[in-house]
Amino acid sequence: MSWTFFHHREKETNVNTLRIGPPAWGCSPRQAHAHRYIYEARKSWHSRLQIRISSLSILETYAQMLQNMPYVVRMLKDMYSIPRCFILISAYLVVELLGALIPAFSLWALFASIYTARLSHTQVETAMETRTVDMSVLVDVAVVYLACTITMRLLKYARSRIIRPVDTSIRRVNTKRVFHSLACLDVPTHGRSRILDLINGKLGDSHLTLQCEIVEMSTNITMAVVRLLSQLLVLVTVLREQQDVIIVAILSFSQSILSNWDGTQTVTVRPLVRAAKTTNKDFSRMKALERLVLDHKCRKELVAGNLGECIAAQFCESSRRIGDDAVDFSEVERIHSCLNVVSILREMIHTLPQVLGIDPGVEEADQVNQILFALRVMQEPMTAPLYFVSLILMYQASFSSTPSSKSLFRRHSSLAGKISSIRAMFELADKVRNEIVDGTKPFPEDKQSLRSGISIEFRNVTFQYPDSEKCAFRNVSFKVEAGQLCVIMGVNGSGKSTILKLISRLYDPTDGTILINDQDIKTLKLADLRDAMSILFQDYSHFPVPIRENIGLGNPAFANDDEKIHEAARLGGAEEFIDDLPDGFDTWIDDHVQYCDNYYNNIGPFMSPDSECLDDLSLVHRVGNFRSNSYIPLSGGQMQRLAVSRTLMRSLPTETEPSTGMLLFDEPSASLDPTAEHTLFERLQKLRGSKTMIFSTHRFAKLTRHADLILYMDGSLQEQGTHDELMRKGGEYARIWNLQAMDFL
Ligand SMILES: Nc1ncnc2c1ncn2[C@@H]1O[C@H](COP(=O)(O)OP(=O)(O)OP(=O)(O)O)[C@@H](O)[C@H]1O
Repeated sequence: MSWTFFHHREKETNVNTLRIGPPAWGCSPRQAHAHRYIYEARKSWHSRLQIRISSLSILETYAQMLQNMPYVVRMLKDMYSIPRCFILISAYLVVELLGALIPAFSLWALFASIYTARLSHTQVETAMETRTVDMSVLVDVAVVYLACTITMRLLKYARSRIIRPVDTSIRRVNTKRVFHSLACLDVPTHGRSRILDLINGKLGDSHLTLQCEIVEMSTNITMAVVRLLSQLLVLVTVLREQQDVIIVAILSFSQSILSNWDGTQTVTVRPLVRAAKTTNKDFSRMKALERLVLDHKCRKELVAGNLGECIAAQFCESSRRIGDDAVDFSEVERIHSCLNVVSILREMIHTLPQVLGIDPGVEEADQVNQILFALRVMQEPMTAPLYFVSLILMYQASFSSTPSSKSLFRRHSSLAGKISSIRAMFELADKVRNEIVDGTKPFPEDKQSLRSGISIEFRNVTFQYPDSEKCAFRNVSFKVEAGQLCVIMGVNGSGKSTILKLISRLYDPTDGTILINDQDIKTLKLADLRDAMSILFQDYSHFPVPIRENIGLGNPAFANDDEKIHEAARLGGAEEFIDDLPDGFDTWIDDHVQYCDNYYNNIGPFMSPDSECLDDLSLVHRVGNFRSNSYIPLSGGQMQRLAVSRTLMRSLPTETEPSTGMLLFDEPSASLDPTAEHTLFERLQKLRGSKTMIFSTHRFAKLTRHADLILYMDGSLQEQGTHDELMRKGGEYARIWNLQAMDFL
């Protein structure tokens, strides 16, 4: 099995192609037709951005952390209840502790090799006169350094291997908790800005679960302190005879900690695209379902189609089947980089000369230290080489591993952000309640009654969208009897689509009552109500899954029934063009980029990102030699046929039960050619039988003649009646009809 993973930096020529990745991203050449490309793009800030961090922000960060502590305790309790989690986290902490002590050990070992090779005055004199170097000391130093570097890498690798099973287990718990909650949110709740913020910061793009990130970040901060103290301890122990070196040590470390921070933080984010090929259907599906529950555009279909539970179950099943291979880009990259020989060598080539004193990093020595060095050389010339080496090592220690106040604050603020997110996650699972409250009455009591349709009545209904300043319509009343054909028409923005959204209870009326079969719609069980109707929205969305599933999800009960999917495609006029596609019903209809906003969320309170996105994937395709053979962009009309097919999937008759009692279509033929439109209306009439049908459409010539009720909307409901009645009245409907008829002639 071979696999490819690469990341590409825009506006840079270096493109790395790495052969890494778990089997989940496997790509067998024989299965070339089943490739699926997964992309991730990080937004960019093309210039360096300075963020001013006030002392109030610092205090706020700590206050925020303190406030959210109960959620951290809850998180730890949760983690403790996951089998093996406690042992693995303990192992992780041990590995981290070892990693934090290694720099101190390395420092001690380096000093030891230098001091054991302490030369007599005559030997030093000779060495200085002949300018020879004791090679054995250099070799000792290099060996110690190499051993420490390799050990650090191995520990880093061990760390990522240990954290991964913990992360996977937690991810499953999160999935149950968060994915399910998200999948079942209704439209107004999903659209609330707080939920959207939460969604943006959480599900999509982090390499680790929030819980693991919090453990990792807090361990990092603690270990930074351990590293600092252990190195100071070594310096004090080894250099206790050299008082002035200790003073320099303290100065250097504190200078490094305080590192002239002016209260600003500079952030540069380079655009980044990662891409991978995969043939693993479960992995592709998980990614697609994640996008589906996050995307507000798909929410209407998800809610009206009763798909929440079904999508959550599918996600859990895919996640279970993939098991530990369900990793993201960053994690693969991270694991790979630990044992990457090239990067180890690069690191050593960069720092070894400084350790060996070939490149002493003199530019980093400040004036105080230079003066101290000069004084020491004047007092005791023979100790100069040793003293010089001590200074270099100390500088190495202080500059390489002392966390600066800036980075400490950054780490704390990231940690505070993550802790807030964990709070939000718990709140999402526990407290976020759908705004549309479920009813308790089963609907209908007798399923067979659906065969003769459903009646709908609006009584003085007024509706205003959440966050909107004006009403979509006011005081609308009408009644559609069971089995009738109703056509809603009227001027743009008069509220036609909104009426259909209220019937499927995507929203509740601001005022007034809606009756379904003479019962208040709010008393009926939501799942039953939505099961009893098929609805096509004007602003429909497709799901980021293959065509087969896009249609199949129209009726989750038959989502795997190929025969029914083909029948729905035929009725919706989509079968022919789907069969012509190279991948047929397996064609994906999106080529999606996942944007990573996570980086911003860590520093959210201080900035508002105003950045460009990388939309053009052709470069990624070219560089990665990706041929997008399973993704084909469809035309507007083809998209609409697909949407109609998905809607009809729910209305297909079954042997035992009538499927739905009502069909709602909002401009179903807006993008269709005249022949396709004609055929669609013929098919819909046949399929309808004696069910209730409501159309919102401007293309009404044929339909309205046969309609039992026409609602003419103009700012609100202005006229209602049959075609003949409205024509007799001679109002706006009659005027438009005549205009259309003239056009037609
Ligand atoms: N999600 C929304 N949030 C806020 N306002 C909305 C939303 N959707 C629609 N509106 C507003 O509600 C009013 C009615 O919109 P609706 O889409 O029902 O009109 P329509 O009659 O179907 O229009 P068209 O003929 O253009 O399809 C419009 O003024 C519109 O701006």
